[in-house]
Amino acid sequence: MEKPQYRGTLHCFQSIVKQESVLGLYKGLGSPLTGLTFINALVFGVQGNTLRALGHDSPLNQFLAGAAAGAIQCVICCPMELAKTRLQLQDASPTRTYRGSLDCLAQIYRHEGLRGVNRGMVSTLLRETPSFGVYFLTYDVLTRALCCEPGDRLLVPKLLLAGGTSGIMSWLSTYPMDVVKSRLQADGLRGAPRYRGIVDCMRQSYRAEGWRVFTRGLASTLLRAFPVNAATFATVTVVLSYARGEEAGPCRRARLCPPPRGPRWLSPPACDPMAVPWRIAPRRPEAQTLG
Ligand SMILES: NC(=[NH2+])NCCC[C@H](N)C(=O)O
Repeated sequence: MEKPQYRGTLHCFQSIVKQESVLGLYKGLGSPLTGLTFINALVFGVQGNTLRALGHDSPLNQFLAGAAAGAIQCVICCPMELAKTRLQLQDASPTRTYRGSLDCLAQIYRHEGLRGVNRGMVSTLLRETPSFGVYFLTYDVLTRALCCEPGDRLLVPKLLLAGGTSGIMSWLSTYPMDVVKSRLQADGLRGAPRYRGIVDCMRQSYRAEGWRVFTRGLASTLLRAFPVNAATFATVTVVLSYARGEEAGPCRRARLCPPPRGPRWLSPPACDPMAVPWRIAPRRPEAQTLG
């Protein structure tokens, strides 16, 4: 912290490419590549079912359902980010400590047990629970405001805009805790551990660098957050709508046909606004497919 290695996002990007080639930008990729499939499946499944369990669709319930999903997915997210953080920070030398994500978690488990694999769990919960509430609430508000409806020619661009903005707002909402979580998960990688916990990490960081320390890396996080979450929400929305459309068909048929068996969030009636974790207004009779 006393002698920052990078002057900012662009300098960091240039330094990595110069020292480790473009491949240096993909260090630690295995961990999120493996974990995010399960994390996103868990997030959208838990959010949709929690929203229905809460009984009615309201901004508060959108937030609460998102927060529940954010908390539960920490079970995977925390160890996944621990491995990613350590692999991203380790030197690219032949004598590097970890050979990959699984080797990283296996070594941590051998040396520190389950507690070590879940290092940073509390800070991850403090970051993810409110941020996922903001994530889904923002998406709900924006898709309503943009009148996202099946058959709308601009549906996908609207979903991309709403999803990307939701990602930005969610990361802004708890970003300081992300800085703390990253420091706790990296602690001890180069020398003796220096933090005794979340509060101590916040206190030491603030004393060393002032309040700006809690915005470090924010630019690169936001640069990444928009496209990642635009793609996530648009893909989930379009894939679920086709999956649902094959089962329930247009809204008027859904009312005439008995509701499909199995978990309703998977193949709910097309016009059931409570059925999925995202907002699509009931089909208009003339709208046959999503635009
Ligand atoms: N910490 C958060 N802001 N979580 C909500 C967004 C999560 C999303 N999967 C992303 O990586 O951007």
